[in-house]
Parts: sequence; C-alpha cells; structure tokens
Amino acid sequence: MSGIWGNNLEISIFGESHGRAIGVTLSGLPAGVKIDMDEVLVEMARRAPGQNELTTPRKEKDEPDIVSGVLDGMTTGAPLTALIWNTNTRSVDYSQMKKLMRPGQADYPGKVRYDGFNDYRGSGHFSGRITAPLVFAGAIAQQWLRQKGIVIGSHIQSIGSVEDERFESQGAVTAEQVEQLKSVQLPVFDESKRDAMTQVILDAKADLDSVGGIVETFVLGIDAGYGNPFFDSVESTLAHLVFAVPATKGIEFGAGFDITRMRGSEANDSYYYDENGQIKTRTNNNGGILGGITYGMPIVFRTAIKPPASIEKKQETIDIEARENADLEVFGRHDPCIVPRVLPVLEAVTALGLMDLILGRDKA
Ligand SMILES: Cc1cc2nc3c(=O)[nH]c(=O)nc-3n(C[C@H](O)[C@H](O)[C@H](O)COP(=O)(O)O)c2cc1C
Ligand SMILES: C=C(O[C@@H]1CC(C(=O)O)=C[C@@H](OP(=O)(O)O)[C@H]1O)C(=O)O
Repeated sequence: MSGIWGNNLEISIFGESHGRAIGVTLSGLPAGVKIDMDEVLVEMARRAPGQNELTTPRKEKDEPDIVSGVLDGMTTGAPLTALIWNTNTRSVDYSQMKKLMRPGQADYPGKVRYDGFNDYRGSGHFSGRITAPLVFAGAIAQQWLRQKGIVIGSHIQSIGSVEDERFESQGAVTAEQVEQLKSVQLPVFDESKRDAMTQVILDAKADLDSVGGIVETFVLGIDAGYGNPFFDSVESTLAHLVFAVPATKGIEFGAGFDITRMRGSEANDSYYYDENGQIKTRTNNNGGILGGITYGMPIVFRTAIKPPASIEKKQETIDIEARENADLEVFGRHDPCIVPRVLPVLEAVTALGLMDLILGRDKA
C-alpha cells in the first residue's frame, strides 16, 4: 500500500479501522508553527463518527495523541506523529465480510490485491476512518496557511437531487462566513435547503439505503503564482489527494464540465484592476488555476461523493469461499450519507496539497 505522499511536506498515514490505533507522521513541517489544539479538536469533531442520526452510530473521541514533533505548543521541526486510538470497534459486524463481498466496497479488489491477508474488519485500511489522521494533519496545515491569509472553506452543493447555490453566485465570501459554514453539520449558502437535505438522508436510511452528493470547496486569499507544472500543477496535486479520500468519484474545477458548453468569449475570465490596483478576473470559470498555477482568484472545485456501499437493503453478491452466488444485507454501524462528514476531510487534503506546493515553490 502507498501510505506516503508529498514532495516537500511528507504525510505518512497508518492504521486500520479496527486495529489499536490510526495515525499520521508529518515530516518537513517548518519549526516554530504554533499549534492551536482547540482548533484542531474542532476540525476532528466535525468529521468524527457518532454525531447524530445522519452519521454512523460508532462513537469515537478522535482526540489526537501527539507523541513527537511538538514542544510547548510549537512544532520542533522534527517529524510530528499523532495517534488516534480506536476505542469502539465491533468486528463481529464484519464476520460475514470474509466471504460475502459487499458490492460497492473494497472487499473484493482488496482481497485480490493483498492475497486475502487484508484486514477486512471495519474495512481495515480502506475505511473512511483513515481520514481522521488526514483531518488532524490538515488542521495544522490550515493554521500555517491562515498565517499567510489563506482560508479554506466548503459547503454542501447537493445531496441527492437537492441543490444549494454555488460559491460563484455568492459575491465575496468572507473568512467570517467560512467560520459560520464550519460551525454547522450541513453547511449551505441557501439555508432553506438544509431541511430538505436532512430529509433526503433520513428517507434513504428509512429505506435501508444510502445517498451521495457533491461538496464544493474553495480557497480564499491565495496569491497568484503557486503551482509546480508540469506534473505538480495545482489541479493534479489537489485531484491526487481528493481521489485518495474514500468514496470520491469525481472532481471538477471552476465551471468544470459546463465549460465545454461555453464559447471562448464566455469561458475566458477577463482581467481588470480593482480599486486597490489588484489584478482580478470578472468571472472565475477556470476555478483560480491556469496553466496549473494560481492567478489570485479563489480556487474552486466540486467533489462527487458516492452513496456508502454498506446498506441493509438486500443485494446480490458472491460467496467467495463457497464460489457461489449469494444475497447480502449489511447490518452494522454505517453512514447513510458520507457528505456531512467529508467536508472537513476535503478541506484538510486541500490544505496539505497547497502547503506542499507553497513549500516547494522556490525549489521547483
Ligand atoms: C468519512 C467517511 C465515512 C465513510 N463511511 C462509510 C460507511 O459507513 N459505510 C461504507 O460502506 N462506506 C463508508 N465510506 C466509504 C468507504 O470507505 C469507501 O467507499 C470504500 O473504502 C471504497 O472506496 P471507494 O468508494 O473510493 O472506491 C466512508 C468514507 C468516508 C470518507
Ligand atoms: C469509524 C468511522 O467511520 C466508519 C467508516 C466506515 C467505512 O466503511 O468507511 C464504516 C463504519 O465503520 P464501523 O463498521 O467500524 O463502524 C463507520 O463507522 C470513522 O469515520 O471514524
């Protein structure tokens, strides 16, 4: 498995959902970064399981235990390692998963890839739980970025067919609005959509089913000139990390696939000087990135998140031990929708990707 990523900031994640602990080691963090643990814990709580009826009932505190790299609240410059203990595993839920392959889950390909030795309990290293260490690491990266005036936010673009307004239609979104969005479980620009989104999740759950959606992530305050083309363009870097997040099925930047229906005259983002002499563009169809490099407008992208695979509704599958067809109902503690818990994960990987690019700017 490849649990290591990064050119300038190296992130190494480890652990399994039902093992003793999961965690992360960050190497290449500059020394002297002040860590606000209260803020870290807020980010962890946004992602944590066991929040309410919209999430898996598995309850975990998700308090990172920092075992190296921090002294008196400041990074020392040595590798920073944090452990997150698994305290509420129920592996019996997975006893049939050794032979009954869940459709839509990693069971079958994981078994083939790791010659049957993969830890299938709680989906092992494939579990969405492995995003907890990413959120910890991303919270530190976000604190570093904020000192440079860079703020990352997100909202739910859609759940099922219920749509929020787009970032693009909001005018200037402020850092205060981002804080407000981070403070609620279903952050939307059009508050009237929250109840309908909640209902879509509850209806799917009542039907023993699950539902997906789209998250829109944006980066405010990023200057022009970041990104290391050819292969470490901003889009390649963010897409690489976003696709590492379990359940991601697509990503589009700016106007995304809709740009194909525009003519050049509409798609091009016209430049102008604002009243402070800053270079801006009238539209942001390119999502803040041209040639793989930022141009000083917000980075904007949307991520498609699939419905979780583990549902109680009866499905067809195979019994790989008996080598025969079988039916499957997945009982256990699962998210009826991943979207509400994935927002902080997408913000975290965005922060890690940008920090890596910014640290590497002068080297590349
Ligand atoms: C925060 C989070 C929570 C998740 N919760 C569940 C869950 O409860 N049940 C489930 O079947 N999949 C869940 N997933 C998705 C699976 O982990 C994922 O679908 C699986 O590992 C296969 O990966 P893939 O969908 O990217 O191909 C979750 C993912 C994330 C990021
Ligand atoms: C524990 C978390 O979410 C888990 C993600 C997950 C999956 O298949 O991805 C399946 C469930 O695992 P379990 O059956 O062990 O309860 C979720 O609860 C977490 O995100 O921290």
